[in-house]
Amino acid sequence: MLELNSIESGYGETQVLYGLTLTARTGRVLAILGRNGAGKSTTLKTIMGLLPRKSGEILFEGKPIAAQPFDIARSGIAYVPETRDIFPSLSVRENLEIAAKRFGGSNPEWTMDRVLDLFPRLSERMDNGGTQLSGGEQQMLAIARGLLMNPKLLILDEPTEGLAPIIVKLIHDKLQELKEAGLSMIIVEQNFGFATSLADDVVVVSKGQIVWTGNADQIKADEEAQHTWLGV
Ligand SMILES: Nc1ncnc2c1ncn2[C@@H]1O[C@H](COP(=O)(O)OP(=O)(O)OP(=O)(O)O)[C@@H](O)[C@H]1O
Repeated sequence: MLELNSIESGYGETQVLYGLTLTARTGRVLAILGRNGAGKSTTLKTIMGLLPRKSGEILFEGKPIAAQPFDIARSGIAYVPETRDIFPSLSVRENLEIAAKRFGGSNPEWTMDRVLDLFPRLSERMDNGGTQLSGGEQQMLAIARGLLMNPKLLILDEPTEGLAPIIVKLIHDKLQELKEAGLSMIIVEQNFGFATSLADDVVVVSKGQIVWTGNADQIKADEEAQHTWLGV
């Protein structure tokens, strides 16, 4: 579904990705693991057109990915960044309506009612401003907004960061529901247990390259890889 071939990318003069190659398959969850600073977020930003690619190619559904972030989103990739990027001056309802209006189309798979069924907590917060939400509620809103873009592929950067264990469990269960419904996902995550319990496939990034590829059961069983690449 999404293929990255020999990607070189970074921030201005600072190169971070050095020939990174990976594949995310349809109907599956890919976890991208790695230590702090390995290049995971940089990989996601490069996919989303937020950082310029120096070389390499990205194919989505077999075709070169669009160049601009908005066109990439339109083509069916929703991105939930680490910063969640809720509009602070808008209410929950307005944050959701923006996505629904821009990406809903005439017969959307995801409607406001459907995302509120998935996250009933948000329906109690519809008139609250983005900044009045707890971290967990902000993460729910960010995921709900991503779903209203009716994506074929949902990309999440550290969805559990800074959240209490009970909320981490809730987010886990919601993503598991989405997986069972057949949604393709890419998840960058520091929480090894969370990532490997959701993922089908796993890649590990170190110094801007993929150093390990396999499935979730294989990395759970591979203590040496965990120790070498993840410091688990
Ligand atoms: N805006 C930026 N400008 C310059 N360098 C950056 C910028 N953002 C990140 N970097 C550098 O790029 C490298 C990779 O960062 P990246 O955020 O992709 O790591 P990561 O694997 O996602 O880890 P983390 O969990 O820390 O986010 C790091 O060395 C980081 O310092």
